[in-house]
Amino acid sequence: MACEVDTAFIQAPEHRPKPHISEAGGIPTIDLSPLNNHPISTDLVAEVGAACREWGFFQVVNHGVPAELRRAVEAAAREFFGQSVEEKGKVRRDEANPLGYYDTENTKNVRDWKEVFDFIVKDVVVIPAEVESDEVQEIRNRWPEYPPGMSDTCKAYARGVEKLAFKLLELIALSLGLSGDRLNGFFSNQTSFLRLNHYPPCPTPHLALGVGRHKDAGGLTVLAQDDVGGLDVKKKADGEWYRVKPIPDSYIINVGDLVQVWSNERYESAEHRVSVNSKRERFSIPFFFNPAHYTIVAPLEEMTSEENPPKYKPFNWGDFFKTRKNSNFKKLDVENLQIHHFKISD
Ligand SMILES: O=C(O)CCC(=O)C(=O)O
Ligand SMILES: [Fe+2]
Repeated sequence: MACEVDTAFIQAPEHRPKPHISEAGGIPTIDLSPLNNHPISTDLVAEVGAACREWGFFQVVNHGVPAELRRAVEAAAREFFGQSVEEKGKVRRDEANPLGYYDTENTKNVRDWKEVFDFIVKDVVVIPAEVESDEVQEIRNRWPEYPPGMSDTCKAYARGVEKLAFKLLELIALSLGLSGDRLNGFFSNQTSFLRLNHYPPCPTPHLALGVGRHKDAGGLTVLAQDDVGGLDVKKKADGEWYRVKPIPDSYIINVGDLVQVWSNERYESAEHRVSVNSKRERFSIPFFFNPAHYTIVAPLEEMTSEENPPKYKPFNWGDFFKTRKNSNFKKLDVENLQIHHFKISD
C-alpha cells in the first residue's frame, strides 16, 4: 500500500473520523454461560432483545468457541498478510470468484484502508451467476501455499464460530417471541463467509477509514477483533459514534439487514465503520452468517399484523448479495443497493 495517501482513500469531510470518540457507555456485554442450562434463561433472552433494540450490537463472553481455534487463525492471518503483495496476489479474488485476497475494496465508493482474505465454511457455495438470472455458479476457496495448513486452521475456526452463530440465531428468534428454531431453515444452504481483515498503519488516519460506514447486509455477524481497537458503532438514540472496547477473547455480534427485514424493523442493523491509526496495524475476523442464495426475504408473518403491515417488499437474497458484491468491486457513480430500496412507503 502506498505511503502517500491516494485520493481514492479520502473520505468526504462529514465522514472523517472525529479525534474524540466516546469509549464509555458503549455496546452491552452479555455473558452466554447461561446457555449451558436448559431451558434457556429468560433473562438472557431479554438481555439479547434489549441489546438488539438499542444498539443492534453487543459483545459476548463465555461463548464456547475454543480459544485455541482463534489463536491459530489469528497467527495464520498474521503470517499470510506478512508476505509480499506479489505472493498474496497469487490467490487474488476476481470477478468470477469473490474468494481470496483483495486489497482494493470500496465501501460507498471510497477505498478502504485494508487488505482482506475471504473464505467460505464449506468447500463449495452456490450463488447466482448473474443478478436476476436462473443460472447459478459454484464458488470455491482459494488457499495460499503459505502459511502451511491455513485451510485446515481456517475451516476449524469457521466451524467453531458457525456453532456460536446458530446459538445466537436461536436467542434472537426467542427474543422476538418466535420459536427458537424459526430462522434456522433459512441457513441450511448458507452463503456465509469469513474474512480476515488487516488494517496497516495509515499515515493519514484523519482522512481515511479502514472500512467506511456501512451496515452488514446478511443475517448476523460474529466478529473477532484484536486488542488495538478501531471499530466504531453509531447509536440509534443519539446518532453518535461509539468505539467498541476490545475485550480479550470476546466476540462482537451485530444483526444485519436481513434481521431488520424479518423482524419488520423491531431490530435494526446499525451503521459501523473502522477507524485506523498511524502506529499499530490491526487485525479482525468477521463471520458473515448468510442464508441460502434462493431465500426470499420478507417480514415474517408473525412480525406483522393489520396495524403493523410489512415494511418491505420481498426480495431475493442471492441477487441482493451479488449486487452488493459487484459494487465493492467497482467504483460506481450511484449509491449501491440497500434494503431501503425494498421499503414500502407509509
Ligand atoms: O474490522 C472490524 O472491526 C469490522 C469490519 C467490518 O465491519 C466488516 O468487515 O464488515
Ligand atoms: Fe461490517
